[in-house]
Amino acid sequence: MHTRDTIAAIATAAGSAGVGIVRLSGQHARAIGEAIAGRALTPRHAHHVRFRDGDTSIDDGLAVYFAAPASYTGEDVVELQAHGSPAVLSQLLDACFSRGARPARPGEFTERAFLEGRLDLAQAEAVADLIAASDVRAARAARRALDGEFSQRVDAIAAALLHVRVHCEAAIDFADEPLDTLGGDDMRRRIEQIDIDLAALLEAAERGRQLRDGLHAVIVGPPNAGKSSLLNALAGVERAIVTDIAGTTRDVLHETVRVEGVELLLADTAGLRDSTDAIEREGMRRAHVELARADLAIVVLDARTIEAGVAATRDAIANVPAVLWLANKCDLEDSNVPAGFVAVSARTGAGLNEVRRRLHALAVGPDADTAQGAFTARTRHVHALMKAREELSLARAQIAHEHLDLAAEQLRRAHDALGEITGRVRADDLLGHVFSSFCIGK
Ligand SMILES: Nc1nc2c(c(=O)[nH]1)N(C=O)[C@@H](CNc1ccc(C(=O)N[C@@H](CCC(=O)O)C(=O)O)cc1)CN2
Ligand SMILES: Nc1nc2c(ncn2[C@@H]2O[C@H](COP(=O)(O)OP(=O)(O)OP(=O)(O)O)[C@@H](O)[C@H]2O)c(=O)[nH]1
Repeated sequence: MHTRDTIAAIATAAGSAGVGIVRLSGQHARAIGEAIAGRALTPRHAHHVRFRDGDTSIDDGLAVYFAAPASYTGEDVVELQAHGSPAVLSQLLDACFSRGARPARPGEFTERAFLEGRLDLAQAEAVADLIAASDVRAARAARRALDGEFSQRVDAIAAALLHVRVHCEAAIDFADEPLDTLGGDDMRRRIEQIDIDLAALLEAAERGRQLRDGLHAVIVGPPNAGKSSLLNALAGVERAIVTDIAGTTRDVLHETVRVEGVELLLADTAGLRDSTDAIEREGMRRAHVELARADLAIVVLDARTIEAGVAATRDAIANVPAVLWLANKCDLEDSNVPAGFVAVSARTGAGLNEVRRRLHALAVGPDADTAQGAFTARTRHVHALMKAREELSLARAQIAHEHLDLAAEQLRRAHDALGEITGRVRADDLLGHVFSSFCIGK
């Protein structure tokens, strides 16, 4: 089983630190580790040793040997825990290479853990999400995905689907008989329940994706309404150029802001209006591209011209899942704040706390209390779940027409879509895509 070559990498972050770790995994990990540590290594012991490359003393530190399969990767693993100096760690790494280890590719330790069956693919992705998590909530959600909360729900649905598939395949052999005598009702009921479970999981995965990626919010509105001023106010820095010239913002500006611990990706866009200026029109085209993939539109209108503002923005935001309406410049006289709008002033800061509160609520989702149960997920997972639902609904239609052979094929595809999430079914280039986004040493 353990015939893979031996890989080595610095497992800790680049730069100086108290401690840094070089990690080895593979069939020669133990021999290489023992050569550098200068002694035999007992599994699950921390040996205080002097690390040497031949006659050269590199550092003193701890050597830890994890014997296969009881290790992170499931292979023999040795950790060389030294002082966290880039110079020390690179010497240790070279010592590993000169003894036959090769540099690990990004994510290769975790890929091996996956290949050894210690993690499924969604859990392996959660490892990367956990490392990249930028706030406590995202870290907790990644931790839950790593603990298998997402995978277990996928597996449960896949198991129910398998049951229906078996039933359907069996019924094909009795195609002469009416489906009702073959338990067709039961099959339909089960499919209905699977669809309900899929829909719920899809919703959770979509929120999990937002947790991982941050909520994509786009600031839109007519020229001069104060969009850039709002971005600056929320970001707490003068990020965007603010002038009283309409059409100042041409390109899309991105800024990450944190509201009550939740990360939000804000995009400031060019004001929406009819324009003959080529640059401004291109800016508006980019604003529409941004809106097409937005989770949330923050519509900024001048509180003195709300009606015209609504008319100018309504079409652009028609397909955005959530909208927050702001009446800006409420510090000015003759400003008017209709129901459904939050009164703000990007200039004085009035209303900004309410905006943050609303943004936080939108980012956390409708059930902030149960967000405890949230896990991170990826676009890849969301798409696979949508595919499973589509195939399932096609299968349903075929069953209604008693085309069981066609239904069986559709059910198989729905099942495969779920299998791709956990990696039990593998598209050829899937693993490469997933693990190449990791950092080296993980
Ligand atoms: N020093 C160090 N810290 C680390 C890691 C590591 O590889 N090295 N990890 C790496 O990402 C994470 C912990 N993940 C790990 C998961 C499994 C095993 C492991 O050896 N499992 C064996 C033995 C279990 C046991 O005895 O309790 C097993 O599951 O069989 C080690 C680390 C975070 N901290
Ligand atoms: N009084 C007042 N003026 C504001 C407020 N917010 C923005 N302004 C002013 O309105 C003008 C336009 O502000 P911007 O933030 O550049 O507006 P914008 O919507 O980004 O404009 P474009 O880039 O042209 O689309 C500037 O002169 C700002 O100082 C506010 O809350 N109160």
